[in-house]
Amino acid sequence: MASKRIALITTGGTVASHQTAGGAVPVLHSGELVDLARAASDQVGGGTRPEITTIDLMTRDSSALRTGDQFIIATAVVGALADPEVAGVVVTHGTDTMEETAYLVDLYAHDRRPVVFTGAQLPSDRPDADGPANIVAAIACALDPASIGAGVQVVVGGDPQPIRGLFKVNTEALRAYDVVRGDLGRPLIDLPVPAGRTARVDTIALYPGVSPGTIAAAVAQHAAGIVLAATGSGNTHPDITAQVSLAVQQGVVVVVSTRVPYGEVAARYGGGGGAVDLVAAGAIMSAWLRAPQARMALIALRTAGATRDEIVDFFSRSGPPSAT
Ligand SMILES: NC(=O)C[C@H](N)C(=O)O
Repeated sequence: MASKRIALITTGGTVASHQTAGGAVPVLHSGELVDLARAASDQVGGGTRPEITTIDLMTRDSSALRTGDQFIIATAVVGALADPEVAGVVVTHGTDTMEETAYLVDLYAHDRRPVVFTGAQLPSDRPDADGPANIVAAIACALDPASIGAGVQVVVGGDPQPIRGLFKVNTEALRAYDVVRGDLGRPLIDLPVPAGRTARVDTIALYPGVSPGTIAAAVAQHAAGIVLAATGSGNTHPDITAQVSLAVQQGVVVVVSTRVPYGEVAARYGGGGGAVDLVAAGAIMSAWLRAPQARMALIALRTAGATRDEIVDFFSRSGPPSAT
């Protein structure tokens, strides 16, 4: 009979939070979260009670994570999957940056067994807390044969969603996320999760009047990569393009995403600051991955020493099947 064992990795977030006079803070550990989920449903695991192995990794608000913490979580997921008895992994995580950490895990967890991230929008000591039901649903998702080979999925307030292209769309609704589109490719980085220092990549938001000096500052602080959350379909001011050109000449990899939730980023506009000009300056288009996930990918790629061509290839294969 197939294993029913689930590895539950807890990292903090609202799902583990209690309300205090100083605001909600994560306090619960994995055993308490399992108890809450079991109390919420005797149906954990779709009618059978799976064996749950708990891993207390951290108790942090996800907005306070560092990049190193996100790699620690990725390492823990890969480590949990090293146990052949584990049928799937569930990670509880704050919703503010779940789209980043879960995407990072998707890059490294090559195993076909399900990995499901879940969290909550309401602290666990509220009577209407959504966390326990989300954990129940995430465990069911991790045990569902349909999840095998599906890549990392997210279960928060509804049906499972694919991690690629996912972003937070609501600060308070129980259904916190949407996806830019549901069929994005998964170009795997065929390397172990790095143990040491990872490359620094900065995200820079672009807007009318943004100082070109923000890019120079990132270069001066030794960024290995810069992700631009550009306007529209990947456009900006000509002064920014000039700084991008200088950054690229100094070996910094610049990737263009957008601050817009939906639609493709593409080289359509010129005029000195258009995406056509950014590409001419040496920037790489992230057609579909938005800035938070593009940044995770660029950190992984730069840490692995990927060449510019490999990075271009990665982003082109991160699109829908028709584009690959
Ligand atoms: N709903 C949440 O989990 C938000 C919280 N600030 C976090 O990301 O940890």
